[in-house]
Amino acid sequence: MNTIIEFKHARKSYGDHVVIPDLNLKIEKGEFVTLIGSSGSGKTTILKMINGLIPLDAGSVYVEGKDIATEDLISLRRNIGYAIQGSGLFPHMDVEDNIAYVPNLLNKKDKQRTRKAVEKWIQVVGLERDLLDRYPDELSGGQQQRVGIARALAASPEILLMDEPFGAVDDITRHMLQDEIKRIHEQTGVTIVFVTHDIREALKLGTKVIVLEHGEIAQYDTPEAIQQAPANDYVKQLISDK
Ligand SMILES: Nc1ncnc2c1ncn2[C@@H]1O[C@H](COP(=O)(O)OP(=O)(O)OP(=O)(O)O)[C@@H](O)[C@H]1O
Repeated sequence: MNTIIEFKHARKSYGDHVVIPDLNLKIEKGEFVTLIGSSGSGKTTILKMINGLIPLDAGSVYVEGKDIATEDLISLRRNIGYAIQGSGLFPHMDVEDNIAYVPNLLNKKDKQRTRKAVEKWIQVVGLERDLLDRYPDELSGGQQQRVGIARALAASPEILLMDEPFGAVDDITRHMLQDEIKRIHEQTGVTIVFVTHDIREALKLGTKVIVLEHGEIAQYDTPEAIQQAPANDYVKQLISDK
């Protein structure tokens, strides 16, 4: 197996509140890892440690074998897509410019290439072409979320970080987006780390699921193994809510 993300003795506190005491974790290339745990257990903190948005107090995070503390964070982030709840779109840019943002930085002179990337990704996420010149506030929540995913993928990242991306949409849209992100993962082979509150979502999407309890890994396994043999009472309780 090919490790793409690794935490070694990673630690993070805010003042005297220790959020992540000592995290050791390996994520293999091509996995879809869902990260679940109660509110405040440290899920977002772990995600933001991967793209350097939250610096560690101690320990290291490696992406593709390189310690991110010694990497240029701008080029690191170009290789790591980031999609958050509510899409995080630039409100003053239309859909096309939002999706084209990173490809434009990368292919400065090659407008044609950027245009092709935009066309490809709107199709992949199931958006109509006639939405390209709308602004984010002229889209539904589900459409905004799709644009957010297209924007994150348009840079062709090796890794896609998703922080409760479907938290703000209705149930029907959420199920559609879940099916789409699963298909996109299968199609592209991108490594995904996906934070969720919803155990059904975690089990449906993940090739591996991490259950986090107070900043520590209670269990890290396939959805099948977690359901068959929950590691402790917390995991048992969580899957009984399914
Ligand atoms: N900038 C900050 N300053 C102080 N405390 C913080 C900061 N960011 C996060 N925390 C605290 O760290 C803990 C973990 O936060 P984190 O956002 O990682 O949790 P989470 O599992 O993603 O929670 P949720 O499911 O509610 O989004 C929480 O107790 C939170 O209040």
